[in-house]
Amino acid sequence: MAKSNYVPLFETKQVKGRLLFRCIAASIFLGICFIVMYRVMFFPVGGKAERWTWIGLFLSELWFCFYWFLTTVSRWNSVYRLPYIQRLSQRFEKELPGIDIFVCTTDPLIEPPSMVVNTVLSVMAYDYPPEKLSIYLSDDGGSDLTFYAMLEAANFSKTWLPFCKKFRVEPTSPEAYFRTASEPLSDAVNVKDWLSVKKLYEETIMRIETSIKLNRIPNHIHKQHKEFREWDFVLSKHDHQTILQILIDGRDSNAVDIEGNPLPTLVYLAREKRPQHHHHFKAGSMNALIRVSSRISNGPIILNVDCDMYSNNSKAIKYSLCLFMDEKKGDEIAYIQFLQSFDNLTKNEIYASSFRVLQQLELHGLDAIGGPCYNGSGCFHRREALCGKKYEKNYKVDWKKVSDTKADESASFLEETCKVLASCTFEHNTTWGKEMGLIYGFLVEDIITGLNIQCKGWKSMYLSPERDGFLGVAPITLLQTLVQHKRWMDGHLQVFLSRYCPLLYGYKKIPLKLRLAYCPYNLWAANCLATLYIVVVPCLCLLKGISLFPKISSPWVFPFAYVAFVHRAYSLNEFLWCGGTFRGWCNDQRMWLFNRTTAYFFALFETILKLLGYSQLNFVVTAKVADKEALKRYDGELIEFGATSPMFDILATLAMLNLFGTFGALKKVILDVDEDLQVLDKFGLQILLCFVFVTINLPVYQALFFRNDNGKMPSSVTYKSIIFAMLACTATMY
Ligand SMILES: O=c1ccn([C@@H]2O[C@H](COP(=O)(O)OP(=O)(O)O[C@H]3O[C@H](CO)[C@@H](O)[C@H](O)[C@H]3O)[C@@H](O)[C@H]2O)c(=O)[nH]1
Ligand SMILES: [Mn+2]
Repeated sequence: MAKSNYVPLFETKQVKGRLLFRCIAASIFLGICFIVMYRVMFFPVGGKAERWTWIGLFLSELWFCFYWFLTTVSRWNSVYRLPYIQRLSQRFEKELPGIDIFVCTTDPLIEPPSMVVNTVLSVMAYDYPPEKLSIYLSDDGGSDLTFYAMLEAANFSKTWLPFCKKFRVEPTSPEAYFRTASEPLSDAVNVKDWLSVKKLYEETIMRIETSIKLNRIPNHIHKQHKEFREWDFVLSKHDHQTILQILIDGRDSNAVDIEGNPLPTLVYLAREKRPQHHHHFKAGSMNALIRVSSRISNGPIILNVDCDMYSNNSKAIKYSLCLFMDEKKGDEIAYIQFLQSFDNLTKNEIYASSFRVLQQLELHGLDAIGGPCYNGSGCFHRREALCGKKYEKNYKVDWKKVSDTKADESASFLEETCKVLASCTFEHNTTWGKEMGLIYGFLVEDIITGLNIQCKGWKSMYLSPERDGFLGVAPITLLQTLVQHKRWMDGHLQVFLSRYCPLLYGYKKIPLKLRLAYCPYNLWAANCLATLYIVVVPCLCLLKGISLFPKISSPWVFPFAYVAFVHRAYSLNEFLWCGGTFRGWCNDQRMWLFNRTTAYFFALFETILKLLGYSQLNFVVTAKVADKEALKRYDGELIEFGATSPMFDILATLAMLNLFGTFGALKKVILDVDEDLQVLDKFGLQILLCFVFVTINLPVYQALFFRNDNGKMPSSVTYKSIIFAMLACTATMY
């Protein structure tokens, strides 16, 4: 195509409202300067305790300022991308590249195969030529139950794909579709058709769920498929040979749906596992998939989704290709991350799991300065970049050439010869996990891999189409949420303290702004110290009578009030702008506190232990299921405690501490007759701070003292927290 009549496949637009953001940021900065001045000028000359608590508070405040600066850098600019599918179709209809889709699952008990099947079906039904689609499931659980579910999926896809086309189904996950859609009323034939597919789906899921309940494959099915014999050699989840099955061979002319259209390729892989070899969690399974797929379909673009994240927008592949295939800007893109949304959020999101502002604002900010991070699920990769290729100037892809690279051996031959690619020893003495594929040794393999790719000169981009590209499952209980956060924060801090630390590793490779923008995430865990200080010390000082903030009557109160108020008000505004509710924002603030005082604290500890060699990498997979009652409470937006965990001990103790602090202060004001309001004047801000924490903790008190359901705080936690908090108060007062 001639350069002169080049029409871009996508456009980049600036996010509006940046000027307001910058003005507010500047005013907050001014406020911070005054706070620092106050801390220096009014440094207490009196007692030792006064001095040290002052220094501690000052350090915490400096930390928060530094952190605020980092987040401000990443938001300074913000862009979004607007793809034009029409133009893509006109220009490239014949040359569309092959797409390999990787779905990862690891445990049939906490990641139900019926869910995996829905995810797989949803990506099989993309609006894309089926002969160019290949779907690979990595089953790290090595479970015949998951394999059986995939057999059922392969079978049901023959009906589901034509059905999706006929009724323009969206989303293409049958579970999600039938949950929300109602039957088409227009004509009788259609209704019959629609209902029969629904019934077929329900029967399929029923069979899968029965096998799960029995915890084995029913005999008659076992006999039908010789593939199950593979499981005779499986010793356990951690000890088995590679199992590789091409369930649908897209090249086979007999692989057609009920209307005779070709089907996408579908492959099941359980890589070899042996107890003496580390399997590197999801990174290991992705790398095995990269190699196996390179022999079977070798699509130049790879999409990665977790088993709990179904495709919600059948145009997503085409959207991403608009970016990859753009003649001017496409060749430098290594990966395109989609916004991640969640399917099971309640209106006010008690666990703040949607990451609304991060997803809808911050990642757009990163996109403006070099590219978003790779967030694991819902991400399209250029195979070459994922395999370690460096970006070279003037690198150009000839889509015509790469679009036709399928193997021509038979399926059974491929199955046999590819097994070795997924064996435990294949990676020995290679650069897999270091330079090639996803990087090993980190709990956030996605982030580190994305960063490494960017450091090789590639760009990444972010897409957030109006209709969400992917919908996942957010944790359903508080403990699950905290454990997930702990893993992430642990992983991030590990990145920061490793040789991959963005500040150093990215030097001269990625823009300074992008290096700084990675830091707020990397340093998430480090927030816990300053947060714990702010939660504990001002409250104890209140009981002891040490004043840490300016008097209410002094003008110095103004910068504190201004920074706190404007910063939070702006955050609320952002949250609402991103489609959240006021109560959702309050919950978000609560989770901010909960996470920083518990999960982040533990993450910090783990990371340090790991650095010292006392602890090992442990990927705790998030459960995607919960019992019925817990689910009901989740839907009613009641926080689920109901378990013993040191995290809850800390949460409850801190809540009690602030309650005692507030009571103590009230006693002073009311009972000790504060006539000329001296106490209020001197301790006003401190009392207010305690009071804010008490308000945030209201659901904790409720769970400690007033709830009767199974989600309440266990009584042992109640006793412990009261004792600990009383001890702390007594120790400070005397
Ligand atoms: O040994 C393992 C462990 C996990 N997984 C898969 O990894 C995915 C993510 O696990 P999950 O417990 O759901 O973690 P999340 O915290 O929800 O996942 C986010 O964070 C992870 C890093 O912490 C990334 O790996 C994920 O892609 C990202 O979506 C799931 O599909 C698992 O089946 C494996 O394949 N093998
Ligand atoms: Mn997940």
